[in-house]
Amino acid sequence: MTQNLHVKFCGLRSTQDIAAAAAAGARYVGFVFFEKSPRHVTIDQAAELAIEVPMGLCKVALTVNADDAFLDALTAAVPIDMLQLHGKETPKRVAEVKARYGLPVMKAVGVADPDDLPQIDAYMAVADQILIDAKPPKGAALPGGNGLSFDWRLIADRTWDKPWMLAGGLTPDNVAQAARMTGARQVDVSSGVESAPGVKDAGLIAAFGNAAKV
Ligand SMILES: O=C(O)c1ccccc1NCC(=O)[C@H](O)[C@H](O)COP(=O)(O)O
Repeated sequence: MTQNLHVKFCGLRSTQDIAAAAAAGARYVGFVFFEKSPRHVTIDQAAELAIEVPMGLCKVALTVNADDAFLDALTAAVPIDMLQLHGKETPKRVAEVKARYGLPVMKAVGVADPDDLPQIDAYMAVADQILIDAKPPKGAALPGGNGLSFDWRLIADRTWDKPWMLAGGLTPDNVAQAARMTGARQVDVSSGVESAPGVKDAGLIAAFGNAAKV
């Protein structure tokens, strides 16, 4: 029996990207609000794109160390369903954001070695979901979306009682193995379905959706 992984396609920037993600069976679509990213969208662009997202698909807004003024403007203009915090937000800040906006919050935690794992537990206590991602290399321009994997064996025998997603360097070719090794039921992809940084490829999106039917 197939039990499809729940897929989040992140960094979507066009109506074509959204259509391709929906056709590939996405559960989540992610919009990146980080000016240095090739996937950055403005609040106005996201408001237009959000209208194109089919009902039932979770619209995730990814922000990095955003302040209340930015989040106020974002949540007033874009009908998002979840906030993804992808910076150095503390557990206290995660709790504040959750309370202020009344939206589910997913906190990204970067993993490179065993010392990073306690962070997952700390954020599990306050966030609704955790995105377990590869830690960006020192000096990287982006805190995520770098197309790099971490050693999946680090979390191979771990379970958590809240939903979590695996991210970092996933592709149509490795997503099934990554899910088998880590036990992930949800996966997030950005670079692995792009033909160039910030340019999503409909064929790769379809291939990823198929590969996520495990
Ligand atoms: O994708 C970005 O450009 C980005 C910029 C700033 C913070 C986070 C960012 N991406 C985070 C994501 O959720 C990615 O989907 C995740 O890191 C996996 O990325 P990839 O390894 O490229 O699949």
